[in-house]
Amino acid sequence: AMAGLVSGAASAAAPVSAAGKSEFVTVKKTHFARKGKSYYIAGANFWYGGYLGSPSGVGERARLRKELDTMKALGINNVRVLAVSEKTAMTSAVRPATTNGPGKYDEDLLAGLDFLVDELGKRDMTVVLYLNNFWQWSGGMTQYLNWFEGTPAIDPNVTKDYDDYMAKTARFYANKDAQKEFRGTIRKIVGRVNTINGKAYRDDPVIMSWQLANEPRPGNGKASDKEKAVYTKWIAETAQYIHELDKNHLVSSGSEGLAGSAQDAKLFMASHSSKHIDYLTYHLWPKNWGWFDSKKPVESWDGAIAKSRDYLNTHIDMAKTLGKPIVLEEFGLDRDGASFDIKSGTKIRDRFYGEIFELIQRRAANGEPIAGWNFWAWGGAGRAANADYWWKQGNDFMGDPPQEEQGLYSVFDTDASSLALIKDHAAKLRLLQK
Ligand SMILES: O=C1NC[C@H](CO)[C@@H](O)[C@@H]1O
Repeated sequence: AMAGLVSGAASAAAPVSAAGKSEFVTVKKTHFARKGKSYYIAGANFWYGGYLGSPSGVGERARLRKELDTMKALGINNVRVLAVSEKTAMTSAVRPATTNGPGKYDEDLLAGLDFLVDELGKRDMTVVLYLNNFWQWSGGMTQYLNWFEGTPAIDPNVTKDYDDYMAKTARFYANKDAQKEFRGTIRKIVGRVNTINGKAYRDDPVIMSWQLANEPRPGNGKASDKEKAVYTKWIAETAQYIHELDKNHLVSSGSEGLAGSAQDAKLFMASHSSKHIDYLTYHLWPKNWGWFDSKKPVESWDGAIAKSRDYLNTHIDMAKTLGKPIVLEEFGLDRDGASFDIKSGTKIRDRFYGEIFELIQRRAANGEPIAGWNFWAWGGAGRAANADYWWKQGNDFMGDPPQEEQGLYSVFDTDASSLALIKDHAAKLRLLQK
């Protein structure tokens, strides 16, 4: 088998397993390979994993170890994690941040990422690291524009105007100073040497891929051809830049798919056809996108699940056309009665998860290019601290970032039916690895 042939370029430094098979996750046609076998992602979103790993301040290393043990026991083999945050005045953003201004990094927080990566290696788990955020909850692109445009970072929780937010935030891609700073941050993270185990990130197969950003969008739903061209160019050039720094790892965009491409299939295909984008990603948010009304779950279920199935299938078909693997790396639904309370039920969410797992399992078992899933998001032992369910500095981290109610989409360690479902389907995916 052509094991070890990494899309992009093979590397002399690529560690191989005893059987001489690349330890890195690689792409072979429309599938992932790892250690000589096909590899499927049964993953969790765990944006705050690096925060828990910090040696001081917000770090909770005992909790992190326990969360990873719990996930491992469920058969979760991959986590998707925020690698970089930017300090910002916005209330909806996480504090502290790994970056306190252009080129000013918080080494304690970055050491948290080192600890996470090392602990994942001990559990034979892999990680997808996203290097930026189109949304405001980690500072992200709007904070870069505050630094380099001098415009205020925009919090859509305050302005309540997402169209305005998306159009302005997309100016990040063409802002030369912002891109120069972003590339400096890319070099800092991709070129990092793990302070826990001394391994260079670029040579560590625990990292599965570098992701340009969380949910990068070309602008809002009315994005112009010019904005679409700028976005497409940014993806290709930034992905190429990462591959130039790191010959071992895969690169993905972090796109939601059509919902993150102004519903323009041509744009999604064009912006992901670059040879520097190794695999495709998509996200599925029936409630956020107005397909599911959590106040009218029975009336809105049929429409929501039909649109969800269509979304799932359409993107697998586009992956076939592009000849690349695709991962459903985010999906979620809220708790029964649209409650944030950990004591509320998860019947509807479990049914939704089950439908998704089954559709993906069926098409993956058919050898189609769907390479797995990451649910959004791991709440584990995290608990909401305030009656209004909003996050405040010092509160537990959980699956819901600060811009959303703490409990909205989190899967907690007490959500037994959800965990059982995840465990069952992780095991089914694992059977496909040969
Ligand atoms: O990346 C994301 N997608 C959807 C999540 C839930 O709304 C959100 O918290 C996050 O910004």
